[in-house]
Amino acid sequence: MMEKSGEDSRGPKDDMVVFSNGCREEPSGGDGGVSEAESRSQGAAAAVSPQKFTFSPKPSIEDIRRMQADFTDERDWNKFHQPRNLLLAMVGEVGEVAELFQWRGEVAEGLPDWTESEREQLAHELSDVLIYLVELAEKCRVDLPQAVLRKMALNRLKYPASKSQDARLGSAVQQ
Ligand SMILES: Nc1ccn([C@H]2C[C@H](O)[C@@H](COP(=O)(O)OP(=O)(O)OP(=O)(O)O)O2)c(=O)n1
Repeated sequence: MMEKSGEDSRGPKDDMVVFSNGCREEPSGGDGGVSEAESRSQGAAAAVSPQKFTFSPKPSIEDIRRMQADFTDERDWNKFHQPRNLLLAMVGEVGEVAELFQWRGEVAEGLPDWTESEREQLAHELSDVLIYLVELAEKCRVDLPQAVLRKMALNRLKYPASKSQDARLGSAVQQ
């Protein structure tokens, strides 16, 4: 469910759509921090969905780690939550996400053909995956937010944007 924003000037902009869970969709071309080059490289997706999507800032990954740690402590389930069990539980939940997409053929960005109930089911299953992933990282002593920063830096080095643009130009010349 979503509603149009009617908040004051410090709230979301008039043309921003605010979902009941607090996340926001902005019309593309706004000040969402995506460069022109990035927008161009996302051209295919933008053609499908004219709106950008952003997450709510809270809860943070550390908030999720703490909430799940409280949940397991309260039930005395830590004895079951060793790394291998968490990995298997996470993979099981990935399977449940896959089941939701199974036999549907290609699914368009934004899931326009899905019912509210199907979207909520997907939100549940993706959350299960994230919860187990965060706890797995904790139990393996991986500081996930910092690890993501390091990995993204490596990704940028391995796949320079300039090379990618050259490749696109090259294939355009060949056609
Ligand atoms: N031993 C457990 C069992 C559950 N959970 C938490 C983490 C997950 O977010 C969620 C998983 O619950 P279920 O195993 O009941 O899985 P589903 O909610 O997907 O239910 P179902 O498999 O029946 O669809 O509950 C947990 O931390 N440790």
